[in-house]
Amino acid sequence: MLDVQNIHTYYGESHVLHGVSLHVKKGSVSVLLGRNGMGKTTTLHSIIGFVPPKKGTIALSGKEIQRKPSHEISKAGIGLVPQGRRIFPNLTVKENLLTTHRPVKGGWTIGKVYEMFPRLKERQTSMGGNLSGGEQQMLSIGRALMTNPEILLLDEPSEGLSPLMVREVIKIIKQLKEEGLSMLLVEQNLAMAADLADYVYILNKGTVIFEGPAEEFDHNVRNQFLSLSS
Ligand SMILES: Nc1ncnc2c1ncn2[C@@H]1O[C@H](COP(=O)(O)OP(=O)(O)OP(=O)(O)O)[C@@H](O)[C@H]1O
Repeated sequence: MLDVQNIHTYYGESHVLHGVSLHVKKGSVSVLLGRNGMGKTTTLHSIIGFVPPKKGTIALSGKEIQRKPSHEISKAGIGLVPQGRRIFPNLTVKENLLTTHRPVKGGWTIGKVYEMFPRLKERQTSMGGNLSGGEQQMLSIGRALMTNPEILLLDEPSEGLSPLMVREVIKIIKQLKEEGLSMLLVEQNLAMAADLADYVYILNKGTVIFEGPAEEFDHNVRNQFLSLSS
């Protein structure tokens, strides 16, 4: 489904990703773990075309996309739930959802998003900026679903949420997986990663230092991750 091969990404002269390779199988959840500043967001931004890699390839269902502008990458079927949610604070919930809608036959509609997030329906006329952190996260996921993606990239969806809301987000991700959506999840929350992952990557200083199926995500790997300096 998504195949990232040996990408090198820079900010100006600063070389941030040093040959990252990762893969997301159709209908599965791959998790990218790593401490702050290790290149997780940069990996997602390379995939979505915000900071295209200088070297390497990114293929979606066999078609290379690394030279395309981000609006075309989005159209090709990659959705992003950005870090910090980034909803429009001065638009209502409904307006926020409609701004990203890309209709697809049998796909996500505002009605289907409201079915998944009844709370958003209740708050559809509220301004985005007046929502709680958890509601904003629901809205951010809802906005990405409205683009009708084949694969969803989620950048630390648990960040800043209460344990109760983190459980809610986990439930939603599981539901989306049941619907067949493929996901690449960036997380620092180990428990959440262990709960959701089919396959795990650990990124350290722009390099993948571990990869393996979730079953291999045992104590040794946890300890290795926790012992990494930030
Ligand atoms: N716009 C930018 N310009 C220059 N350097 C940047 C920019 N964004 C990130 N960096 C640098 O790139 C490196 C990787 O950052 P990135 O945000 O990808 O890490 P991360 O693993 O997602 O961490 P976090 O969880 O803190 O977001 C860091 O050293 C960071 O300072």
